[in-house]
Amino acid sequence: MSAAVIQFDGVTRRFGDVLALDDVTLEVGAGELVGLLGPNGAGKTTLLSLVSGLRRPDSGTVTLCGQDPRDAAARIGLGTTPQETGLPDSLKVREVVDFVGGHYPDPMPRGELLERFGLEGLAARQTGGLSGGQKRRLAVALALVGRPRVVLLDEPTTGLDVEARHILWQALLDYHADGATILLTSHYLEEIEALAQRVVVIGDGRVLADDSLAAVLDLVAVRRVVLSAPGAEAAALAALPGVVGVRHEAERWTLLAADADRVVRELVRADVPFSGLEVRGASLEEAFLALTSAEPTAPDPVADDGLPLFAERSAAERRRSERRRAAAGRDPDRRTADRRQGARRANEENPR
Ligand SMILES: Nc1ncnc2c1ncn2[C@@H]1O[C@H](COP(=O)(O)OP(=O)(O)OP(=O)(O)O)[C@@H](O)[C@H]1O
Repeated sequence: MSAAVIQFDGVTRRFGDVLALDDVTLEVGAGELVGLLGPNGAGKTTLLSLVSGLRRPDSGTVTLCGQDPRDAAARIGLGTTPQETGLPDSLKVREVVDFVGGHYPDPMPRGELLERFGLEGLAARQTGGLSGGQKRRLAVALALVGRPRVVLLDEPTTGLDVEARHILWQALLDYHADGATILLTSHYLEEIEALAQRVVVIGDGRVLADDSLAAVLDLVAVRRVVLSAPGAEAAALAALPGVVGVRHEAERWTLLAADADRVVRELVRADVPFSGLEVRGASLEEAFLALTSAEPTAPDPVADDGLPLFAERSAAERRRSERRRAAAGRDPDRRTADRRQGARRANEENPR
């Protein structure tokens, strides 16, 4: 793997009672384009804020290019666009670009920057007169004006229409092809598919998966099998091979599984009387939740009310479970090492 540009080693960060990051170990190598995927509140923004030196970890270490990100010198080669940005309404686009570019020794020429983001016709427009999508493109463009070698983007295309999103994706792919390291968060699987070669899935402050795009797509490819089965029991359904989640709502059962056909075969084999079968793709949120609660060795206990399931377990419960597995001979650190190895493999398969 190339030298680590961003490194997290056993990083924990709390906000009061909220454990925003829980013992995160992660490396991003030079030239990687890594997507951070996870549901609301997973810890993605917190992770980026530690890389950009806005916050410090409670424990563990974060380095940016081998240095503490809170040192200004470490951030000289960093460009970032937070989730929410404000632009001075009365300044023209060219004035904003020149102002920000003026802080860097070798800024990207204004014309080139605006062209990359499809904003070339808008240099003389006051930023207050830009559409929401144009403002967002300008905000992301400003992250690149200083020609940073490391770019952090928090949900870069949220709220953009399809065309604006594609322009922005292309601008980022081109910039990455020039050699930059990019770490971005997204709620859109489509965005991660379009951009990332490596995907880190975060849930409840922990790294749930860190692998090549293809491997993570497999992990989140969850299907939803919906059926009526009066008299069926949640525990029995949850125990069917391949089922990773069960929900009972409005007299209908929803079973989450990677292989819907297998679930149907298992229902028949177990002689569960059912009707009104529907198979649908699960939402990304459901896939995350199934992944969050996935226990490779033992199925989760199902709550008495039949509404257990995914993501219902607290971080403390998961830690207890991890300790149990460790006591039973499975070393949780080993999984971190496995994840790192997965990332390294992905990198070797996609050399830059
Ligand atoms: N300044 C803060 N004060 C209190 N709690 C915070 C603060 N910042 C983040 N949190 C909490 O930490 C957890 C992680 O938040 P974070 O913003 O990192 O998640 P996220 O994955 O970026 O979510 P989203 O996708 O919604 O932006 C959440 O429970 C959030 O409420």
